[in-house]
Amino acid sequence: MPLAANVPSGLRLLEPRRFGDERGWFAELWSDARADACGWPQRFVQDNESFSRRGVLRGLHFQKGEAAQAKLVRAAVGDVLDVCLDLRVGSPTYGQHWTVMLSADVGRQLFIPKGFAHGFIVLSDVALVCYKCDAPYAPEAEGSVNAFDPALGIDWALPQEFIMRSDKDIAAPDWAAYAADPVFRLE
Ligand SMILES: Cc1cn([C@H]2C[C@H](O)[C@@H](COP(=O)(O)OP(=O)(O)O[C@H]3O[C@@H](C)C(=O)[C@@H](O)[C@H]3O)O2)c(=O)[nH]c1=O
Repeated sequence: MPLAANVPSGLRLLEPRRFGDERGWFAELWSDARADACGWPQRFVQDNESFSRRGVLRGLHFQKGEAAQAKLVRAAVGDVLDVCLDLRVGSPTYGQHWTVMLSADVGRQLFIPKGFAHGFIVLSDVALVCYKCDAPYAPEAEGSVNAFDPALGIDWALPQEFIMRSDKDIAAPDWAAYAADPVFRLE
């Protein structure tokens, strides 16, 4: 489903203000001071970027336990369809997913709290996706869910034959396997 402002999920869309002049524009993408000012104690410890060609699908990924990550995601180049899947048992939206277009032209950023699996597909010729994480990479804590599990019903906006995934993602467990042994609970 598309992201709505009132979903009780903790997902947030941020649209940094672009200050335009004859040279182009300037934008602040993240500010600790601004986050503090609106009572949002979020902090990030790692910045990632990945470059992909059209049809590449990365996800759906998460890290478990203490290694769980919140992420702030944007497309610095190109257009991606971003997907978040609620993994939190007890959440009113457990097992549901949201899709949002992230485009370099618009500059929207998506905040994804801990407890979601995350993935995206590239809909432009190329895309540079940049994201901040609030916990470091922990390969031993990695988890994934099969992006094409029919139980999830995700519309990835491209026919499957045009989609490229890593071997790891092709082998990802289905939703039923996650649901049999879930790792996130909403208090
Ligand atoms: C995620 C990550 C990967 N790597 C390395 C491991 C591997 O050799 C190479 C590629 O890793 P992956 O195939 O896991 O990369 P990728 O499939 O792009 O994984 C990412 O997908 C998106 C959707 C996310 O949300 C991220 O959190 C992350 O899981 O980069 C790091 O060194 N640090 C990192 O933080």
